[in-house]
Amino acid sequence: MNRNLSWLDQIIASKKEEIKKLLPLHSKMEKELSELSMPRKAFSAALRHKKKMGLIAEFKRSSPSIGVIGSSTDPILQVSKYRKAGADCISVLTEEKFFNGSLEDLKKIRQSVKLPLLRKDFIIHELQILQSILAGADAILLIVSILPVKDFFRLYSYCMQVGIEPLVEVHDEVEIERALEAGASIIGINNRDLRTFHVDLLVSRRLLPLIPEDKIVVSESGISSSDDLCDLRMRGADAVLVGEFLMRQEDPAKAIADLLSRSFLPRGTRKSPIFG
Ligand SMILES: O=C(O)c1ccccc1NCC(=O)[C@H](O)[C@H](O)COP(=O)(O)O
Repeated sequence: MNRNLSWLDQIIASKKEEIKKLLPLHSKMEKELSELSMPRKAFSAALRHKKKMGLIAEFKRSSPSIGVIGSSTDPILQVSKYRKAGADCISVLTEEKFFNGSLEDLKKIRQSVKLPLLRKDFIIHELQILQSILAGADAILLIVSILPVKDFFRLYSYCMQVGIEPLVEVHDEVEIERALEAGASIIGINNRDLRTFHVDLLVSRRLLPLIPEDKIVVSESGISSSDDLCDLRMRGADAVLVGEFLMRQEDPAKAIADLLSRSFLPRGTRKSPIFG
């Protein structure tokens, strides 16, 4: 790890190298896209107007904050357990350098499950969005904090143009304003500070009241109990995204059943949550 660059700077640098390798394939990828049926709306449809808290279950092999996670290295087996236990969508961390992920994991999972798939990676260019669609993703992550403003708006528009749903990830008030200005309909509040790795569910508690009720809101990171899930539901979250807690379980199906044991709750209002 280069001590002179933050790990995020190193990730962005490695993404730029990946993009250079994709450039010669641009027209071939555009042709393949033109042959696909569109549009995709499965991701938001799986999370909107639910009578229960939505669950996005993540396949994550490793992470910069804790290293290798969990016992399962078989993506198909792990995701099959997620599906059977009631997950609404699957998130696949495909970043290779720091998460030991791969696009191959996404392709394998696409072939094995019908649930909507979110590609979790550090997207900074249109070619990565094209690549995500061709690998079978229904949604991709646009992380506001790593994108220059003009790049964020350009990539958001490109997602609308090519028909893939962006989960716009925020971590503070300014980033929420930018997401709303772009017209984001699905907003992910990451409870994890991507620079310090510090995780605090109070981030969702602080930011939920700032997001209009018609937006789908996903609370991401640090969720590990039905208490967490209930509190977020009463504060107006539509869904949670859970990775490490599920990847660590010998029995992820039981862990999901426990997480969802009290999920049939009406979604609370964001500006004035009412606690029973
Ligand atoms: O997972 C990490 O340690 C991490 C560190 C720095 C940037 C991103 C990171 N993870 C990506 C995610 O946001 C999480 O994988 C996802 O929200 C699930 O979080 P968790 O349930 O805490 O694994």
